[in-house]
Amino acid sequence: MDSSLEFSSSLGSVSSLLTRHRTFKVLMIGDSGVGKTCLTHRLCAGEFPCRAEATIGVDFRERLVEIDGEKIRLQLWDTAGQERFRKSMVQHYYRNVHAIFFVYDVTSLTSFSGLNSWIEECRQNSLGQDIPKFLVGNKSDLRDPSRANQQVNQQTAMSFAKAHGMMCFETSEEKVPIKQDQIEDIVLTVAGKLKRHTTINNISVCNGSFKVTSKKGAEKESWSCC
Ligand SMILES: Nc1nc2c(ncn2[C@@H]2O[C@H](COP(=O)(O)OP(=O)(O)OP(=O)(O)O)[C@@H](O)[C@H]2O)c(=O)[nH]1
Repeated sequence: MDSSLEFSSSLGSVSSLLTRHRTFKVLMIGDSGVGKTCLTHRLCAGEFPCRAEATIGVDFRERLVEIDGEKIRLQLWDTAGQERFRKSMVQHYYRNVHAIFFVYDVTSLTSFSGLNSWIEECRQNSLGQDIPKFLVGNKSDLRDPSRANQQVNQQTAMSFAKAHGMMCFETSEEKVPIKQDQIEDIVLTVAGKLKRHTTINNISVCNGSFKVTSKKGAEKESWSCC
């Protein structure tokens, strides 16, 4: 009797597992103030937060996306850029990550050169070489042609992305509808890449989410601006 109860309850949990959406953990990293929190809000809710304050530790936002008839859940981890708010939490950020956004501010050369230390942090935390990586140049609405040599140009960003096997985008807070369409394109691109990057055979369930174990080469780099 006990064992049949046990059997039916385990069948129940298997069926609930099968109907659950696959969840992908996407990490947002980059210097403090580059706009990770605003970008995370926009990717998930389609709008900017009323106020953005320095992130302490980490914030989470989720977005359900349908790709080729399958709903997948993107779980965006918006991490603190300031060292004093990261500290002991760093190892937790990098556990079971499926994709990563490297965010910089196009008007700040320092935030762009700072990406090297974020890449180094990924390496120190054993982040797989094969996971999809995205380079995002934010605040493109603040580009000033008269100060071009103090800003990050798109060519430089594309070369950096190519060298590190990343896809790259530019984003801004302009609120015109066409810009939001392009934000949606980023969401679909990321979700599509994650879905293609994994098959049911090379994903293992891990703490209620899925751990990617595939080894697929980086795709051709692309550039998108919004
Ligand atoms: N003009 C402009 N300002 C932006 C944009 N994105 C963010 N900001 C502003 O930049 C400031 C910092 O934005 P956050 O999203 O808090 O930056 P963060 O990278 O999350 O910072 P930390 O939490 O300290 O790591 C805020 O005042 C935002 O309003 C953008 O695309 N354009």
